[in-house]
Amino acid sequence: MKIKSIRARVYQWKGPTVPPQANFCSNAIDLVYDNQANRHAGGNDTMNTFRFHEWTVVEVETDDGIVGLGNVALAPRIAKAIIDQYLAPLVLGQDPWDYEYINQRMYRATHAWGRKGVGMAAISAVDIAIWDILGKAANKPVFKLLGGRTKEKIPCYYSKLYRTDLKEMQAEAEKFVKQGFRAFKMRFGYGPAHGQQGVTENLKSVEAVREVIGYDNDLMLECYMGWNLEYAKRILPKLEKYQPRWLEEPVIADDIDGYAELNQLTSIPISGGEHEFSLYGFKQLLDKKAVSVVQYDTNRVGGITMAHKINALCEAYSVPVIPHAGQMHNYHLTMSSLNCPMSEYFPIFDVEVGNELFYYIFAGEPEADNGFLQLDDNTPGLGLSLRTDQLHNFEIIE
Ligand SMILES: O=C(O)[C@H](O)[C@H](O)[C@@H](O)CO
Ligand SMILES: [Mg+2]
Repeated sequence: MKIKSIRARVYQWKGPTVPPQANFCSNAIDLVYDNQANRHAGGNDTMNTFRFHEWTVVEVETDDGIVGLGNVALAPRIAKAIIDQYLAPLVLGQDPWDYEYINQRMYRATHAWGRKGVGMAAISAVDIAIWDILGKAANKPVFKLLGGRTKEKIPCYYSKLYRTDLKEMQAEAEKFVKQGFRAFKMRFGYGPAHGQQGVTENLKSVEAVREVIGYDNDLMLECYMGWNLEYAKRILPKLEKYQPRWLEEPVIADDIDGYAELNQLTSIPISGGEHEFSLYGFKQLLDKKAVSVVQYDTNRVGGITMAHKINALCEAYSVPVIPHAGQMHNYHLTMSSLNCPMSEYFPIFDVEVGNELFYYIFAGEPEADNGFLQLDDNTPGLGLSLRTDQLHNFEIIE
């Protein structure tokens, strides 16, 4: 079996979106004076830099007609250009079973500029598509090729609860407690730029959500890199009484020493990794005890080939892996690793941040049932296909 063609297309969402709201989620650009994101929306839209309203879909086809699907959401148009110009020539004509060789080829050929960020994300999409091919060729789900089923079903946590009116947040949490979720991730709306008033607002939001979900359910707290070390050190001790399962990405991804300091500071475990790349990036986080939960995303770190190695590495450090974002490429790895206790789950909503866009592109993504996800033992590959009924909402860049 040989790889015959590679097609990368950008799916740009043109359908309806939920309008942006102020202080919806802290993020890295919040610390920059008069940031571009704010100017775009007359001072309100602090989320401009992290919307995922376009996505690159990669189809890798073999000479015997098997098509594997992969995808990448980081800088999708640049990822497409990288795939078309740099990766396709390295992969065409190769046997997909040589996935380790192909992965190394892509990683090393682009190493001068590609080792972190969009270069790795582009590699990831191709690698994921190759694993989809392998599953289809072997007539097995990908998780069976990675070691098989380690759980009857995958527990998942509800991931939305952006900062809005506190009553609205409570109603949202209540609705999904009733749907059987036992773990919830909420977002902070405020950071260092908002002073002590913002600290009070942040604490009030945690209290409001805890009031609804109680202490028999897990609560995760997301900063999306919108704080700095000094601010995080001030607020962390005040958050302890709410017993969060973890506090996520308090500072920018490059401040590894900051993570390490915060991870030792209180009883609250610090999580991160959705903006880290490659086996070496994670070894650095683990060696420094910077995170207590690793949250790689398979479509960023270098694909399933690389994520499988990161799983093994984290297992040896006894640090659990709970990948970022859900999606099939992550679920198959979580199903096949005992060190992955649960999955993140984006509920299916109207398009807002864009976290939910993959549901509009692919058919086959599992829906949570009573707080659990299931993968089918009899569906080969990743179990995804491209939806045609939503195409009118997309512009496709070939
Ligand atoms: O952990 C997450 O789910 C991410 O940080 C989200 O993708 C991001 O959009 C913030 O909501
Ligand atoms: Mg996150």
